[in-house]
Amino acid sequence: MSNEISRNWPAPAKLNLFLHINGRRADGYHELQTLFQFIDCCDLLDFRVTQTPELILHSDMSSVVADSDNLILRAAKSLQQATGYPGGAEIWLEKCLPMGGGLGGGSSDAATTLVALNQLWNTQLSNDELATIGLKLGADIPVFIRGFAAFAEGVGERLQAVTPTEFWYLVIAPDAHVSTAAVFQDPLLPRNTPKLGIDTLMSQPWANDCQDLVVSKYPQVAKALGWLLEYAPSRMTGTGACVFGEFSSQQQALAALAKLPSDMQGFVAKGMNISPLIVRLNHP
Ligand SMILES: C[C@](O)(CO)[C@H](O)COP(=O)(O)OP(=O)(O)OC[C@H]1O[C@@H](n2ccc(N)nc2=O)[C@H](O)[C@@H]1O
Ligand SMILES: Nc1ncnc2c1ncn2[C@@H]1O[C@H](COP(=O)(O)OP(=O)(O)OP(=O)(O)O)[C@@H](O)[C@H]1O
Repeated sequence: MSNEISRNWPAPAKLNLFLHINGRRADGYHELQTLFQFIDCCDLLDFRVTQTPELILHSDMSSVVADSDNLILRAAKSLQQATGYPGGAEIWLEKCLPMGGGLGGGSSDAATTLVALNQLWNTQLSNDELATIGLKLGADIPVFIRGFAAFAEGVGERLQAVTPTEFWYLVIAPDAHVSTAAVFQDPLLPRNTPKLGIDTLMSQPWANDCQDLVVSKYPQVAKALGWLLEYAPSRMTGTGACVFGEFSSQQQALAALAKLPSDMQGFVAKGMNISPLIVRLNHP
């Protein structure tokens, strides 16, 4: 067995180009209709396969998230348990994505871990099997495993490939941590958007049902979105706090970024209908 480190596995962020909440299930989870697209802004993971079963994570995250809660180690453990693989792994994480921002970084780290270790351990699970394992850890993990831009229903696990325009985005990460669970528990969250067919949804103006609630509770999100709307059609992703504006060229997005007030953090990224993870898997 090779002792080499397999480097630079990307875990990209996602944007919810629209997000509708259609109802609440008996288990408390919400029925959604949402459109996922990846962006070329990624965490990076390295892996070394070990003969012994320990799973070790090297990152600067351990002061923020305990190892036992880290989705990377939970994903690796789930794959060990599902396959009976006797070895383990040492994993290095370079965390670039803002946490708890609606960009899905934790879910993407977990998906990249499942896809990479399935290849490096040669455990040969199908994408369907990996997505089933992933879904138990988080509603957004299946889309990152499949790696194509998708219209999603259910809690986000029923996916249909789509090819929305790959805009350039200016993403602003307000200095606020918005808890996904708290947004979904809020009595003021609208939960009754009618379910619509994919053709109608793709052609009508896009919106996020969580946005008004989050904007009303977090002045930093309101400020970022208000600023961005002066430059481009803009919305919130997921349950926030990040907001994004869409531009038809990199130059236009960078020109807006150059004007960003110094008390806000932002970056420019390209929309991608095929995830950088799939590109890496097919062209190591
Ligand atoms: C809102 C989205 O970001 C859209 O992409 C995701 O659906 C959230 O996905 P996630 O962060 O992976 O969420 P999870 O870790 O599965 O769930 C966090 C919490 O959000 C709530 N939750 C999440 C997804 C969903 N469809 N309904 C929910 O009610 C649940 O209270 C859950 O305890
Ligand atoms: N590897 C990880 N990276 C980031 N967060 C992690 C990780 N493992 C566990 N977490 C936990 O998951 C929470 C959500 O992280 P994440 O960055 O995915 O949020 P998000 O961008 O709001 O995602 P979503 O859009 O799926 O709600 C974090 O606040 C953290 O407590």
